[in-house]
Amino acid sequence: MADDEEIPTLIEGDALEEEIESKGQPPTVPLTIICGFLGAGKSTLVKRILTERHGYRIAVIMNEFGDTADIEAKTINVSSPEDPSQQSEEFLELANGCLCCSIKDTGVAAIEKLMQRKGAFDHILLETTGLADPGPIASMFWQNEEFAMGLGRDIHLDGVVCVVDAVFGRQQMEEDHSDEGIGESLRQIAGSDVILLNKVDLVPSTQVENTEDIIRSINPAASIYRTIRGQIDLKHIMGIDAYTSRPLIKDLSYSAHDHGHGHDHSDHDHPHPTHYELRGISSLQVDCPSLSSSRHEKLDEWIRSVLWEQQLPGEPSGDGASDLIVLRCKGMFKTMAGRTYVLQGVRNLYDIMEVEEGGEADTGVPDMGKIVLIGKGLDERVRYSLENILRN
Ligand SMILES: Nc1nc2c(ncn2[C@@H]2O[C@H](COP(=O)(O)OP(=O)(O)OP(=O)(O)O)[C@@H](O)[C@H]2O)c(=O)[nH]1
Repeated sequence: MADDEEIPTLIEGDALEEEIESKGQPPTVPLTIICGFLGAGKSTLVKRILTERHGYRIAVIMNEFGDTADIEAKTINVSSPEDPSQQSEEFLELANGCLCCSIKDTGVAAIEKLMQRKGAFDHILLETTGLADPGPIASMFWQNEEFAMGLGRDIHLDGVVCVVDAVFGRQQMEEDHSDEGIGESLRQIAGSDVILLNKVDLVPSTQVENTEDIIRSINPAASIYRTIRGQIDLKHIMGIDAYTSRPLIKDLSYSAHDHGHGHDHSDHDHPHPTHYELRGISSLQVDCPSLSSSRHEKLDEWIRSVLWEQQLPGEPSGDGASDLIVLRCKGMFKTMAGRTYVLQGVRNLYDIMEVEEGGEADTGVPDMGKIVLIGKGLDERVRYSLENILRN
């Protein structure tokens, strides 16, 4: 760990009591979902985190499954901060090896069991299978009533990290087929907050840049880091608070192409269009001026219509409606009353939160806001409809 001080510190003893007093409730344990292409390096990353001496007690829920997709057990490892090589292990039998399908029951049960050891760890990593779509998994842990009433009292979704194979990533994305037009590798990139382009030791830098451009074209809002064997400063993947307002404002305040690649991209002259297409998946970025209260309400209605009905407001439902799918949305904007809001959405779940005035997140918010949608069917018709709501 290069810089321990930047990792959120473990809250214990007096600090914990102070936090409970100030917020009226105990802090929740952050949960990071790790997804990524088959063989991209997810387990290498997780194993490295579990054995690194970082001072944090991290629980990992690992989906160990072989070629037969026959899971024998789900392993929960809890690393010891004093001696990372000492890991206590618990095995929970899983009825179904596929976390994506089984998480609602067995996955949550696994975490519930884990939470009985609350205080035994500071962070949970959930490693999904190479074929998992992180969207449904993330929505299990965010803006979900059942979750809020239960596990949400103990844990919160910190972020979704995707490991992409620098050798085969491009090919995997280009060959990504599915009946609906968005296969798993594209869904993984679309639904992630941080992307690790791993195995960069095996390919020339031009190939790395090329793959990075494709990733950015699918998800311009994610941070991208190049890694070898998952070597990454943990502050970039843990404690990122991707579902609160602070990092969102930081990310969206950047120019479209400057997303923390760990190197300066500003001199590169490759084009950065704001609307991309790759096998039907695209992103759409729209600037958002300060909104009157009626426009604010209309934006909310527009988002409800698009996320819940897959339909642009005012357009008749018809054949084209199912073409519109939003996998992820993010945004920030100001109102004419001087308030700042952030938008967060995963599939059909979304939240528009007001940023605390004068708080940490309130600093550095530009007057011109931004709405970013990632999904399918986000064409000029959608742009026009959204701009119309925001401006006319
Ligand atoms: N050269 C090189 N090899 C790597 C790197 N990262 C991982 N590997 C190797 O790639 C192989 C696959 O890595 P894993 O960590 O098992 O990949 P995974 O994503 O967990 O794989 P699945 O669970 O099958 O999807 C292993 O043999 C790793 O040692 C890297 O950055 N460079």
